[in-house]
Amino acid sequence: MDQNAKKQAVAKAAIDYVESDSIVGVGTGSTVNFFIEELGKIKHKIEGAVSSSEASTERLKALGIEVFELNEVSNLSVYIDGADEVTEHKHMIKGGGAALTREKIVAGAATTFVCIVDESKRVPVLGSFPLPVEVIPMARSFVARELVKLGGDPEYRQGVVTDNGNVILDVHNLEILNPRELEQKINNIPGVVTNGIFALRGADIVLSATESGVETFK
Ligand SMILES: O=C[C@H](O)[C@H](O)[C@H](O)COP(=O)(O)O
Repeated sequence: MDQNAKKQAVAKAAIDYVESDSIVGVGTGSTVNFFIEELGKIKHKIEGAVSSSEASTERLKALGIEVFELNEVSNLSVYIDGADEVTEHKHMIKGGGAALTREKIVAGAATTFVCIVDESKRVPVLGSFPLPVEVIPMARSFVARELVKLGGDPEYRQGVVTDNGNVILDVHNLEILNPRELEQKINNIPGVVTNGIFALRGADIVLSATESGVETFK
């Protein structure tokens, strides 16, 4: 089974967590793109979606799924999104597609976060995947120096502007042994919008596609 087949399998499995007549929180990325396809097949059963990126919004709308602003919605039962890395504690690194800030906001507004990955994303410790940090453009060099003080090796993601008009620093060589602490520390640097550690609000359920089927971690 290739990686795309695994992404498709886990996307199908995530449909079980979508409640009838609800508004679904939708993440961003190649795994979620398969989920959006699956959601299109049951669109008559849901009220619509809240999206975490312009890219996902476009895909949802193209399938005829109504997209609501988060400000219009008081109750989001589930948020479904991929990850770049996920641990057994359901802590994640996200933001490989630069959508981390809106993802963290929509995830924070949802009762249940279901993380959908293929098994290649599962790691014992976060940090092999360079940690994305969204930064206000004028603060880029200052934030980079502060990240070096924390032991990282930040690299400016050339040519990328986030949906919020900001830039991304990818921080290499971090071994993230205490993700909750580091998430807070990086978020406290002036000029940082958010960072891609999702540990203070991790996933509630991880669905992981393997050769032999989709495993569920709660
Ligand atoms: O900014 C992008 C998101 O955090 C994605 O959820 C993450 O990068 C995983 O994407 P993919 O499913 O394409 O590996």
